[in-house]
Amino acid sequence: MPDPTPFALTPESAASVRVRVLLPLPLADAYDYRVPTGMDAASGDIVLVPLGKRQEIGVVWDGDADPTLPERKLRDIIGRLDVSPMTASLRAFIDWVAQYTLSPPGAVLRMALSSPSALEAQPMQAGWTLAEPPADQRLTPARKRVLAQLSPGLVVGGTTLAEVAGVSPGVVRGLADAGFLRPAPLPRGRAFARPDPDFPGPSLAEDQAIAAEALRASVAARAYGVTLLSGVTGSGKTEVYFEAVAEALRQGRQALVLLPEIALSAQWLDRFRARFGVAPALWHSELTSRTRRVTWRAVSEGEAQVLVGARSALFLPFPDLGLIVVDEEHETAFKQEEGVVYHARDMAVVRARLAEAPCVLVSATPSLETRNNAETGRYALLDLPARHGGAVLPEVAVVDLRRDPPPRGRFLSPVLADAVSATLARGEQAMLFLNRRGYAPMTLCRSCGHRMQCPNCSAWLVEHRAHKRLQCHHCGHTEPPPAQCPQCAAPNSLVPIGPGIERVLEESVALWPEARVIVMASDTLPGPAAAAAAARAIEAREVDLLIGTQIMAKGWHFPHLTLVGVVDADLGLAGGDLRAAERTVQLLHQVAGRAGREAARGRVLLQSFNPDHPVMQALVSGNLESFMEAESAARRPGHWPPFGRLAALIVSSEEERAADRVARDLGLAAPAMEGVQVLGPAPAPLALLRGRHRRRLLLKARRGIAVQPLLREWLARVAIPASVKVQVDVDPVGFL
Ligand SMILES: Nc1ncnc2c1ncn2[C@@H]1O[C@H](COP(=O)(O)OP(=O)(O)OP(=O)(O)O)[C@@H](O)[C@H]1O
Ligand SMILES: [Zn+2]
Repeated sequence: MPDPTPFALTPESAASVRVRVLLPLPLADAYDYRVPTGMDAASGDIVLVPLGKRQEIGVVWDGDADPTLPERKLRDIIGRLDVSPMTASLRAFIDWVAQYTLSPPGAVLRMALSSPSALEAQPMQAGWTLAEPPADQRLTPARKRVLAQLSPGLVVGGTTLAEVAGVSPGVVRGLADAGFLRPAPLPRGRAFARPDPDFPGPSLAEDQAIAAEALRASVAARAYGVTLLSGVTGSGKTEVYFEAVAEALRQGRQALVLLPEIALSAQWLDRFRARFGVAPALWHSELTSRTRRVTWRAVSEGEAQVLVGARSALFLPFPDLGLIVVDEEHETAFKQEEGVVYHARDMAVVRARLAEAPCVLVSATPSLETRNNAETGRYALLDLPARHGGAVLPEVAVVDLRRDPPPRGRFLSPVLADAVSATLARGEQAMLFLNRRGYAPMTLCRSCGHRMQCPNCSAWLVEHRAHKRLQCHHCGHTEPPPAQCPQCAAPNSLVPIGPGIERVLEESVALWPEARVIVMASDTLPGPAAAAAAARAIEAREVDLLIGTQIMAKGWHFPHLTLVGVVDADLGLAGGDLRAAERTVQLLHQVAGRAGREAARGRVLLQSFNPDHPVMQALVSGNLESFMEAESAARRPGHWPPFGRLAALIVSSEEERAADRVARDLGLAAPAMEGVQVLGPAPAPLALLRGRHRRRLLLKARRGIAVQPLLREWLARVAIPASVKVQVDVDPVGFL
């Protein structure tokens, strides 16, 4: 870097060193700053800079500062922080995500600097070490004992030193005051123990070993590449990709494993410990700020070698990433819908490419996107066709609710209820699955037909009887159930419509009063500890009947669970969006996969009004392959993903007219070109959300057309007032 020349006469001609600094704020671009004389500032350095009257932490960014900017407009960098610089690959990733999602780069950077306290000077633990011995050598026996504990260079904490020498802490302090000891930083203990790749784990079956070897080789090659690891539920995919993690450890590199619901990963963590001897580092939204700080630092210093986390873990500062695994890659939980709208599975592939590391996508029910990439050879494919240890896949049958309806006001048909009774009688566990929290999804007035609706959203209020509240699942609004209809004032006329899991619980308690029941939903199991305790209780057979939502669907391995009953298999098909069928198959296949994972064969009963629906047929036959092929064939001609690209614009405003105006203007300014189609504007299915009126437009483009430039030009053609927000969602997953 050139030195600022001291001979420059005018500020304009001074060759001051200037750099671009990206700030973690939603600004359009990086800002230019001057590097003061005597300071080095290289790309990636984390620095403190003035911004207005404030100080901000930023990162020296790539690219040249504007040389024409007058000196007087430049401000000096205040200082450099004592943190490992951000790697070029993470910087490139941030730029990539920003440009792909049309987000300000600073908004993406913010996710990478997600633990501000980790960037500050870390509190130093002080200890004592030998100083130059002073001339005065007359020492008390106590003082001599203390000095005898220390050899040159050794640093020991004061309390420990006093303890081992058998003296009072005052003696140590006295020695320090007299100049015999000087303070020194204590060597910091490792925050995360080193996982042992050679810890004796389970020995792999033949097909597992073959897949594991292929993954190991891809890690050893230290090159980018994506592998889809598919295989039936319970085939041991986790054990297999652990071998890839082990290889990354042997290479001395870091591994990142993304799980869709990290707070529910108690069993996964147990298995990690069983394979590697210690727990991995964790990253999710429920960590304390102290743990976030320690973890962020440990990742940036390479000390946390294996990190398992939610999607935001992609933005951690790994200096030497050797592997990324995305488990349950088909999960929509990987899509972040707010702020920077991105899909963590897709971005994991990008992060791996920029880090020149392999990426492994894992699923028993891969998404159509990933399947397509495997079919066209962009991704390698490894498949485990059988369950581990001779366990067979469960037998799946549909309970035709038209023929075998539940009794009036009930939701479990006699066929399902009998199956549960028989399972419990055998001393095995059963699960009732319904992807709906609360007691009832709708409350209706019997006299006037009024439905209880959220004041802020176009959504029904869900009754949570246990809490005696009506609740909106979109904005969190709650109110007590009214005594009379707010519309017609008829007393006692409000009735619950449809089931939620609380209602299934009520019915179950009436049917099986002796059974020990556990309810598993995000609101009944808040946080990792509660989920872990529930899992232990189920493993220990302290539970007979499990009632749960989608948090029960994936990953769990309960050896004694042999019956899964799906209370409403049609539920996910109602929305009718692009992926409704695909998602329903994936979810229900995952749920079904919880049954019969060990000795006893599992059975799955799907309650449905549409037994002939292709989704039910696929689940019954177990032939997901042909279902996905049919699905794929249906999407191809219309250029729907994965055969074309989608991007959604969601226009929202507290003022309905403003939202409509901008939506209409966007509709009029829509790009017109071959291979591109714009649908809408139309009111979003959630036309009102958190008090904001929402309109949607959907851009569909043929594969090979880059949608970002189109979107940028399109947005630039329309004036968007401050009261209106236009959110861009590239590759939308949800259509609400
Ligand atoms: N080689 C092995 N030796 C011993 N146990 C194994 C082996 N392979 C798998 N298992 C055990 O079999 C069970 C199922 O394996 P695992 O959970 O990895 O399957 P999976 O394919 O990830 O399943 P799912 O897709 O349902 O999550 C686990 O309890 C696992 O520990
Ligand atoms: Zn609401």
